[in-house]
Order: sequence, then C-alpha cells, then structure tokens
Amino acid sequence: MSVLLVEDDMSIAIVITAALEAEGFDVVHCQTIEERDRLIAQQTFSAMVTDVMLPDGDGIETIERVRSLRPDMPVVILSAQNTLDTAVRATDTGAFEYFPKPFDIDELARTVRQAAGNGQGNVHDGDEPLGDGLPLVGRSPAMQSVFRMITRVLRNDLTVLILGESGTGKELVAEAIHQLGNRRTGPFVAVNTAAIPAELIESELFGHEKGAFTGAVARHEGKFEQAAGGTLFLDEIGDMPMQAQTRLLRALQSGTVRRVGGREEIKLDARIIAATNKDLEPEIAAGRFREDLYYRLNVVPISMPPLRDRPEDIEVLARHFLQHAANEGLPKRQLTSEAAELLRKQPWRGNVRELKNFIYRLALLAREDAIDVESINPLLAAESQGSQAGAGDGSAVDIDTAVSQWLAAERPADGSIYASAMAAFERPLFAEILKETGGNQLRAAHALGINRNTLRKRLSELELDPEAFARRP
Ligand SMILES: Nc1ncnc2c1ncn2[C@@H]1O[C@H](COP(=O)(O)OP(=O)(O)OP(=O)(O)O)[C@@H](O)[C@H]1O
Repeated sequence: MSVLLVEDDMSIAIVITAALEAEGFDVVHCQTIEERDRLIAQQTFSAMVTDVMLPDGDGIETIERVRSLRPDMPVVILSAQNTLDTAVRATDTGAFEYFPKPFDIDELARTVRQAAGNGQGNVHDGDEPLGDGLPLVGRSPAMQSVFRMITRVLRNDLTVLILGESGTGKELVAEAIHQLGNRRTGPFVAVNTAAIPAELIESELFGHEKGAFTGAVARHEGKFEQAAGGTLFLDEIGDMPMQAQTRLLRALQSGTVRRVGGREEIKLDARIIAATNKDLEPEIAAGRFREDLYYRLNVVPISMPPLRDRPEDIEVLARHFLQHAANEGLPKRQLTSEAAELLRKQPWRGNVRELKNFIYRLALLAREDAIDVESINPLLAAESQGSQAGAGDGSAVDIDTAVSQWLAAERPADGSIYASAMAAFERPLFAEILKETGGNQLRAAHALGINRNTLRKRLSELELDPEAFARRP
C-alpha cells in the first residue's frame, strides 16, 4: 500500500517516511500542492498525509481538488497552526484525522494504518459551511486534544460533559460547540444550576403552568423549551439538588419535558452540554449525585486541564487577552519575553479566569507600552498579599470579621458610624490602588471606576498624599 506525503519541511518528512515505511507502506513524498495534484491524478494512494501551509498554498483550502479526483482516499492533516479554527477547518474537509504539530509519530503511523485499512476517509460529509472560529486559544497538547474532541461533536447531537476546575474555560468550550456545530442557528441557553434556589430549579428548567404554585401568576417557559433548536448548557451540574436531578434524568430518558403543574408532554429539542468543577465520582459515592444521571450525561467527556498543568499556554493566552483588552479600548500593550516567562511561573490557581483578569489589570495600570518584569512584580505582590489575607479558611478575604473587629475597637459615636467606616475602608483601598499606579491619580480613578475629581477630593479629605506613592527612579 502506498501513502502520499505532502510536506515541505524535510526533517519532518524524513521522520514520517521512516515511521510509515516501518508500518509497511511505500511512501511517495512531494513538497507542493502542484506536485500533489499531479501525483494524485496519476496514481492511486491508500491514504494521503498532508501539511497545511505549503509553499504554493493552503493544503486545506485546496483539498476539494483532491476530493473530486479521489473521494474515497482518507486524508490525514498535519498542522503547525494549533488553533481551534484549523482543527475545525481540517475536520470540516472530511479529513480522517487531524494532527496538530508536534505530534506523536507512532500515533500518526497507527492512524494512517487505520485510515488506509478503512478505505474510506469521510468522517463528515465535507459540504458543511465552516464555523467562524472562536477565541479559544491554547497550544499545549492537552488543549489540542480538547480541540480534537470539540471537532468530533460538532456534527452530531451527543451529550457532552465538560469537567474541570473553575476558570478553565468550560463555558467557552460549550459555546464553541454550539457556535461551530449543527445547532449554531438556534439559541444557546446557559443555566447555572447552582445559582438557582432549590425550590425554583424545576420551574426554571421545565417551566410552570399558571397557578402551579403560589406566585406562579402566569405560564412560564422553562430553559429546555427556550433552548429548542439550540443548545442547553447546564453549568455546575454537580450542585444540582436531588429532586431536580431526578426530573432531569426523566426528561433525558423520555426525550420530553412537562411544565410544573402541567400535563402536556413537550418534545425535547435541545442539545445538552453539562459542566461541573466537582469530581462526580465521590459525589455519587456519597449519594449526592445520581449515578444513572451521570451515565446519561457523560456520553462524551471533555476534560479541561488546569492552567498550571499547561504552562505553555500562558504566554499565548496572555497575548490574546492583551489584544482583547486593546480591542475593548484599553491601551495597546506588548509583553516582553522576560515578562511572559515570569507569568509562566505563577501558579494561577484561578486558572484562565485569574490570568485574564490579571492581564486586563496590567493593560490598564502598566506605565509603559511594553510590559516588562517591573510592571508585573507589584501587581503579583498585591495578588499574593490578597491571597494570604484570605488564606485562613481558604476563602476570599473575610470582610465580615474585619468589620466586626473594627466596630469592636474603633466604634465611633452613633450617627457617624457609616462615614467613619467608609473612611476606614477607603483609606487602605485608595492607598493600595495608588501603590499599583505609582501615584498616578488618573489611572487610579480609572481602576476604581470613579471620577478623577471625586478621587482627588476624597484623597484630600482623607489626607492621603498621592505623591507618597510615586515610584522613585
Ligand atoms: N482557552 C481559552 N482561550 C481564551 N479564553 C479563555 C480560554 N479558557 C478560558 N478563557 C476565558 O477565561 C474565562 C473563564 O472561562 P469560563 O467561564 O469558560 O470558565 P469555566 O471553567 O466555565 O469556569 P466556572 O467553572 O467558574 O464557571 C472566560 O472569560 C473565558 O472567556
């Protein structure tokens, strides 16, 4: 069996040729689209392995020519542009498989064997319009497998369960599946099942009829109905109350929902994507999560790796967020490579969300257009102080304790408690922000979200001198 390899990077071509020959294939190698088209017209191959960026064009854009001559030849696409967009473009061509570079050569060889053995390459019909791509970035192998999983569920309605710590991008993945998938013309309805009071969750999800319970003054459409023709994203599924879990399971099993207090069976027409940051197996063992519901939801699991396990994504994410911040009107900043290295070394316990917030703050507060280590250090110091202050019970800063301690120690005369408390809070707050901005009042007012004149007035009332925070050269 022979395989056509289209790859202009000779070192990669040599490695792939050796691996495929070891699998028993004859490898015909060429470096351009022109040669590819000529060879395909002359000869039949069991499979083709092709790079995307070739000297005379794009290997994906021109794939139709290959398809029209050899519709049944499986195609394996290799790409150095590790974006979700490329993964989607590649799979939308009907490619048998897509491999982001760097890839595991043995896996590639196994895949080619499988593809050639199958004799048919079309996973998708290839006629689908392409999605717009989404700003989901990442170059780590872990994110590349997330992209591949996404591409596999775009042309079907399988239920997807997205697992991962808070801030790893679960909701963004759900949106990507919706926006790039078959249901993109329908609505995307997201429900945070943990944020709805237990007694309201059923009526939120399934709707209710007028008079179903006290307060049900009118008929209400549930989220399942609202998502008809589109996608229903059930977030924080691990925190769903038991009774609602039972109703959800029944809905998924029967493919219908019934409004609370209603008789009518409404056909379910939404793709379900669920997500949780909880490890569901211990929840099942503890009797807090229904095992049968878990199996219903866990048809295609996608695991979002924590950011600390994929430091190679930090720099691309940081640059991506700086660009976004600039698009939203913040100053356009560049990151020096030393600064990127420093960001890579941080633990980012809040994952991508924490990094994103940090980058936006940096974009706002940095004094120079080029963000270097000196601009980052003070902000990192402020972050770690913040997290130490809240380290006691692992929660955020305990403001309640601070208030009661302050009242116990400093309680002013009745009638002036509010003003004194506000001053007590404002003083360290303004000092902290001025420290971050090196005494720049304009930036501080921006960061605080208050008018510059208000800030100036309050500083003078509090007898805080912004000059005291100016950075010394
Ligand atoms: N790979 C990524 N590329 C670009 N932006 C990302 C990526 N991952 C996450 N983000 C951004 O980080 C933020 C947090 O992501 P998201 O809300 O999807 O996380 P989550 O896992 O659903 O969090 P939670 O469990 O707390 O709901 C969002 O603003 C999202 O746009």
